[in-house]
Amino acid sequence: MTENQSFEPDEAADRDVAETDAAPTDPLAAYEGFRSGFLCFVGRPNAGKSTLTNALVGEKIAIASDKPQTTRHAVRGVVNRPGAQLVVVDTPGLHRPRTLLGERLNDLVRDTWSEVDVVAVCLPASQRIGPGDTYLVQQLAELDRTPTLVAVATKSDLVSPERMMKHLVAIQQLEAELGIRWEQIIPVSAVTDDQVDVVLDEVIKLLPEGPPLYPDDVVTDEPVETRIAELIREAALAGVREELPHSLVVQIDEMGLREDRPEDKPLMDVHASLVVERDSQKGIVIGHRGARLKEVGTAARKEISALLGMPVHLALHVKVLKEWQRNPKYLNRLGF
Ligand SMILES: Nc1nc2c(ncn2[C@@H]2O[C@H](COP(=O)(O)OP(=O)(O)OP(=O)(O)O)[C@@H](O)[C@H]2O)c(=O)[nH]1
Repeated sequence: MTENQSFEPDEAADRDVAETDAAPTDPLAAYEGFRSGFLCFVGRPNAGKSTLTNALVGEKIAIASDKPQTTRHAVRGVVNRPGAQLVVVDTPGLHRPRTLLGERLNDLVRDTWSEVDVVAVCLPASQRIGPGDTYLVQQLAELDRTPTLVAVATKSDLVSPERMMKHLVAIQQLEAELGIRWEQIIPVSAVTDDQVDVVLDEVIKLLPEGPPLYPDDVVTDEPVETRIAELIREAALAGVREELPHSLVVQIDEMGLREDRPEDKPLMDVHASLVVERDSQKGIVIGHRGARLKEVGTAARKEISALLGMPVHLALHVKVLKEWQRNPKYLNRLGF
């Protein structure tokens, strides 16, 4: 290397420094100390994952229901705080697969786990820790890349302080039993909004440093059609019998602004199908002389109007796709 050659890069470096001084060119410099990343709640069915996600995000994004396994999509909610952005991913509960749908859902869960920064395991205080919970935590421990783990003792409003203490001790004992480490163990009630902010603060502390992942006005990146379908499904599941939740899926067939409306009085037309697996289920969804379907429509229309910020005309149809959960063609068509 000649002297001349070694001199050139230095000259270039000097010029860079001078330009940087004049006008900062590193867009990330503004985010020094900023934290951002992904959080996923896991837990047995009904552990309170969706309710906690909604409480954190502050807007209804994941549907909550008292029927197990109502969550089918990886719904993301974005929480913005000064100096931090947390993206919450909601997954279905992991369970023993009995159908092709079950297998695909389990794959989705594991994929999500290996991609997020923090996994918060929801362990409802109202129930003892059981084989279902230990199985889940074991699955997490066995992933190639174990995410940072936090334990959340959900539904704290349902138990006495004594019971909560015992629950927290049992949660701690899982560390030695399963060879894992909880970064935090936090009691919370999403229903009475007790300690939801603590969950948020503690999880944010565990995120890596980095700039925001989404613009700060985004609440969820779920397409609006998916959210509307979920609202309809939630309305249809309210108060129905055990067998239906797994068999019901909602498809948006068509959606658009009604033409010939004054600009300040828009109306959204939504045509949706409630898809079930059997004729008998069709009867349940429709109800006596259509009474039940009408109720579902009224309830869902209210929620969709709130979501879109305009009046909605909702037309619901009920379709039977025989045994759709076991049929790859139907699963693909329904987006699974
Ligand atoms: N009392 C009380 N009930 C809760 C709390 N969180 C959730 N629940 C109730 O528990 C039930 C299940 O809650 P979800 O949030 O749907 O549970 P999940 O874990 O998302 O359920 P899956 O989608 O089946 O996996 C619902 O009836 C909720 O209202 C809580 O903090 N306190």
